Amino acid sequence: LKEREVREISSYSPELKHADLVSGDEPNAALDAAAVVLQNAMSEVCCQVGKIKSHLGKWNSTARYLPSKRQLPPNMAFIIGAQKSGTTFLFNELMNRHPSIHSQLLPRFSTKAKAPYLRNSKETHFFDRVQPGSFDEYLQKFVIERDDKGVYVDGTPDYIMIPSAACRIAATFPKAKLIAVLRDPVQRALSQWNMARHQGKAAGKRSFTNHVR
Ligand SMILES: Nc1ncnc2c1ncn2[C@@H]1O[C@H](COP(=O)(O)OS(=O)(=O)O)[C@@H](OP(=O)(O)O)[C@H]1O
Repeated sequence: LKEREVREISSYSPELKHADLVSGDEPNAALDAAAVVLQNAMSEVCCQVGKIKSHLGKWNSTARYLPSKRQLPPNMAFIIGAQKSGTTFLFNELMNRHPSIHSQLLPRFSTKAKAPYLRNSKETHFFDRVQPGSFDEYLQKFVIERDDKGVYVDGTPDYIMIPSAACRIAATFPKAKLIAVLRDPVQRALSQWNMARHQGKAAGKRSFTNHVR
């Protein structure tokens, strides 16, 4: 095997040592090993493609996803997570600081304001729910005034952990920008547990140590 091929095969399979590939006892041992690695890689790819097809099948039937006459927002961006990593701060900064960044707008009712007013809405949960509702409705909540140069943001942190959400987003907005905010995993888990505690959820009733165990 050439050095480049050895490097490539090793990168797919860390357990296949570089030395095994360059100096197998049998002349064909390295090639046999490489064939096994490639076969495994292919079956993994087929498995993933199968999963994606199955997710999309469900998506097409549950979302009533029909190509809409309304044009899709030209520039779509998703803050896909992670939960408790500062996604709300980022979303608010984007909304408050840039006139051409938009989100869904939903009516808000408050005792102080005399009439309901529209507010930016961060989490749509459209792509992670089994019954997501109508796609036209999803778009309508975004497109109040068409801004072709604008960027439309859906900031649902659950998307990062739900594979079907990734498949659905890719199928609907193949050119979307994805923004992932990451945080030290222990601090992130602690923050999530704290939230569960304040919300009175079962996860928050255990101690943090028991919860992560
Ligand atoms: N600018 C900045 N830098 C670092 N960390 C920040 C920032 N803004 C918010 N936070 C902290 O992020 C936690 C909330 O994250 P999210 O907004 O993503 O939460 S959520 O998933 O939408 O519920 C929450 O963490 P905890 O306070 O540890 O719970 C926030 O304090």
